[in-house]
Amino acid sequence: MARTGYILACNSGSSSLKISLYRLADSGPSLRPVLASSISNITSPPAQFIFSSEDDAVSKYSKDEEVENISDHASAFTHFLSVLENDTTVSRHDLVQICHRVVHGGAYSHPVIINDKTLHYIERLSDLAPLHNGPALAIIQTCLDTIYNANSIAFFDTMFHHTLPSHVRTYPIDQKVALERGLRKYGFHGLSYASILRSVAEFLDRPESNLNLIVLHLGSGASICAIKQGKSYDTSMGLTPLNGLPGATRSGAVDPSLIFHYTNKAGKISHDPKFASDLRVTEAETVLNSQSGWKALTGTQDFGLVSKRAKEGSKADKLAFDLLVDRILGYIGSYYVKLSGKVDAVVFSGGIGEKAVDLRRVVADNLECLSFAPVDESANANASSTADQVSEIGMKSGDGSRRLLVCKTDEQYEMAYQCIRTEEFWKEI
Ligand SMILES: Nc1ncnc2c1ncn2[C@@H]1O[C@H](COP(=O)(O)OP(=O)(O)O)[C@@H](O)[C@H]1O
Ligand SMILES: CC(=O)OP(=O)(O)O
Ligand SMILES: [Mg+2]
Repeated sequence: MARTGYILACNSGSSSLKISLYRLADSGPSLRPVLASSISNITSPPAQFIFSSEDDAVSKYSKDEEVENISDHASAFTHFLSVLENDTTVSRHDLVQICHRVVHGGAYSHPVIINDKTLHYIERLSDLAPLHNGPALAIIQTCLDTIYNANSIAFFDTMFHHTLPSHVRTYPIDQKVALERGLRKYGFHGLSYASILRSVAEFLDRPESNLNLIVLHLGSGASICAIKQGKSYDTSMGLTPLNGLPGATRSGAVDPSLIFHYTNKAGKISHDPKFASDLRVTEAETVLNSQSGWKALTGTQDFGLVSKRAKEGSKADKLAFDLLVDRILGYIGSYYVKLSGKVDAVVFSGGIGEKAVDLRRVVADNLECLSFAPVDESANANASSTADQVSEIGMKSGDGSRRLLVCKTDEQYEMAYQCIRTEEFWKEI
């Protein structure tokens, strides 16, 4: 079957929408990046719209502007489609596959083509990822309504973590209830971890199945994953993306009783307009998912700003910075022991991991006691601006010290990569 045309990959994060377009070459499974767009600050307007097409096949064009009328992921996607069609030579009808990052996939361990059955299943999971599944579904619906020639395919953050051992993914609660309701650790950011694992294996010239890594995905939502012999062995997010590390608006792990002392309405259904009216999101979940994290501690959701102000002496920002370092070190220590000290590298990624020079330095300084290489100051500074997919930020000592790496994650490419390798998606094309 012919594999030509364009693949669009949409990554709905909690605060951003990242979209990449790839062109397919029929000769073997190869993907050529054609254009990329990112819409950030969707939840703290005005949204920032960035669009850049570099390929000769479409007109060369770039944009970087604030857009007032983007208020959610659906309007961000519609804005992208109008720029695509007005300012490049590609039309929505040239698309053959549309890959959608859907954060919660429940029992699905593989990507699925969207049809009535799969759509309904994903809709039912929306309560378990209130900041994510709804926005992704709104974009999927626009595709189903207005783009007729392309499959919409859901790729789940949870897929990568289907290898979690049962003693790691099980919560110590009544197992009958747990089984009936699917109450277990699922883990998230899995497309990112799959992308990072492949890039790091290439960089180190080692097979994935031979690698033990501790990977930090630090973005608006932040998590850590212990990868043992190329498979997810433990990760810090849980049943929902709320657990583990704090994030832009998320508390991360707190004593579960805390919320009942914070508000006496914890169990009431929230009427926060941020969540679709058909979602059953409680006041407790609203407080911990969207009124906590950096926003609660410092007033901004932007960790770049937190970092800068912490350096300038702001106490609130310094507290947020130190708190994140503390939680990260807690997980690294735990995963180091869980991996029996056999750790090839600690890898920083996500918007914060890829750009926050100071945070990387402070975390890395604390890892020297575990035989990690000391930080190379200039390599660490350069890692935030280099075009390289993976960079080494530890000193090269030749004494077998454990490595410190920064990796640019690419969830959109990961979806397109998996898409062209899955035979069933191409059957009726
Ligand atoms: N120079 C920087 N230093 C620290 N954090 C940064 C810097 N630039 C961007 N960030 C942070 O990266 C985060 C966004 O990460 P990203 O992975 O793109 O998010 P999302 O979860 O929306 O996909 C934001 O909190 C942003 O403030
Ligand atoms: C799962 C998750 O938290 O994703 P993001 O960081 O993109 O919001
Ligand atoms: Mg993200």
